[in-house]
Amino acid sequence: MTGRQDVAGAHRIVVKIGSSSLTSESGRLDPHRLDALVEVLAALCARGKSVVLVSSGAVAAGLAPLGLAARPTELSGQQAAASVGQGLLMARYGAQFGRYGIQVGQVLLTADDITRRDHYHNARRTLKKLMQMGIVPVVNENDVVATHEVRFGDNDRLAALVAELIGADLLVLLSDVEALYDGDPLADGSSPVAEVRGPADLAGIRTSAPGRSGVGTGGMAAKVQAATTAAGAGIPVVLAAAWNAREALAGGRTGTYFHAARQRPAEQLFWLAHATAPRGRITIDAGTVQDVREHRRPVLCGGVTAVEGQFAVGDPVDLVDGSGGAVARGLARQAAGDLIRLLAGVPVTDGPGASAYFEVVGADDVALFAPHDQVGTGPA
Ligand SMILES: Nc1ncnc2c1ncn2[C@@H]1O[C@H](COP(=O)(O)OP(=O)(O)O)[C@@H](O)[C@H]1O
Ligand SMILES: N[C@@H](CCC(=O)OP(=O)(O)O)C(=O)O
Repeated sequence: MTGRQDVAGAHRIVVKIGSSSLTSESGRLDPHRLDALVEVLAALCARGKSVVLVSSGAVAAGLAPLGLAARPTELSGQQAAASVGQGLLMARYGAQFGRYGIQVGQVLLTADDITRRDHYHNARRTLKKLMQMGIVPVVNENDVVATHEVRFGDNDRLAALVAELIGADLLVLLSDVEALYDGDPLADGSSPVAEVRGPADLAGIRTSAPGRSGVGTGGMAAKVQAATTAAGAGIPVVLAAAWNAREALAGGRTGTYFHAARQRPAEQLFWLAHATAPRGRITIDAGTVQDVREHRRPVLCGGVTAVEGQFAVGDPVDLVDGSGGAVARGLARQAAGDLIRLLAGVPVTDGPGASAYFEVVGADDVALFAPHDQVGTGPA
């Protein structure tokens, strides 16, 4: 089990800052808040640490130049603000890191860049190269091309996936609240949660919508989900206030510390469970559920009862039980059309043995869901 004592020793660190921590009361970018963060991160770089910054704030930075009083509600307005704001945000980061002799590199990612395996490797290669060269990658969602269907929305999940992507040994989520509270942080009687060791410590914790002025998008629920994802991938997480960033990164007793799971799952399995969007659903019978869950056996054609979606060989699919409960995500070894034909008893001539024994999902290509995990509600 990891502990707060490991925070100060981390070498490869992903720091995420939310819009709410980069903006003033009016919801517009406050450059001084950005400068204060850069000062803290530059000190880490000076100590030889590799830092990846995931920064929100593009939409907020675009408000003033466009004469907008608040974050636009429609997507195209948000995209226009982000298009203007992202350049301004990077200019400020470039100038401020430059004061310490540090170069920054802009990395804009869409959900597709993480969910598609070839893009995932490409993004990883670029990030690693930037870090090798001593450049601080500044990551944001590529808001200008992200649509409602294909977007992270908040940057918390993106930060957790980037942390796994680069093999970080610490993820720090900075927000406008001191810690995760067990209820509304402004309500009487709510208290900060110092440590989360596992799902049991999250039982009964209430999270509400984003806070002040509505500049943030994900709220605390997105942060807890992201922290749980990263911790499950073996990466400890500190959730703290941006104004306590220095203390949080030094391992001080501030914010909420999420202990990492003892072991990192294999990278392929993490990607399957958290980064992919399923292309379909395969319903399996009770015996196959048991085979997959308890004996890590492959899914054979004979154990399949229903098929939904248009997936090809190699696409991610969700395996569900007879009542639609999520069992696992796996990579299909049969295309949807072929599988439907096999289930209908259409003879296949180009494979060995009886069709009931055809592998639908291989044993090594399966990431089991914990009982509380959410999976996509249907094929993409
Ligand atoms: N249980 C909770 N503990 C802490 N903060 C909470 C909780 N529930 C809701 N919040 C709200 O979540 C907000 C942070 O989310 P958000 O505004 O999306 O921040 P960011 O812009 O940093 O991503 C806080 O300002 C707080 O009001
Ligand atoms: N990509 C968006 C981030 C959206 C957002 O507000 O995220 P967050 O503050 O992390 O909840 C932007 O740069 O404006």
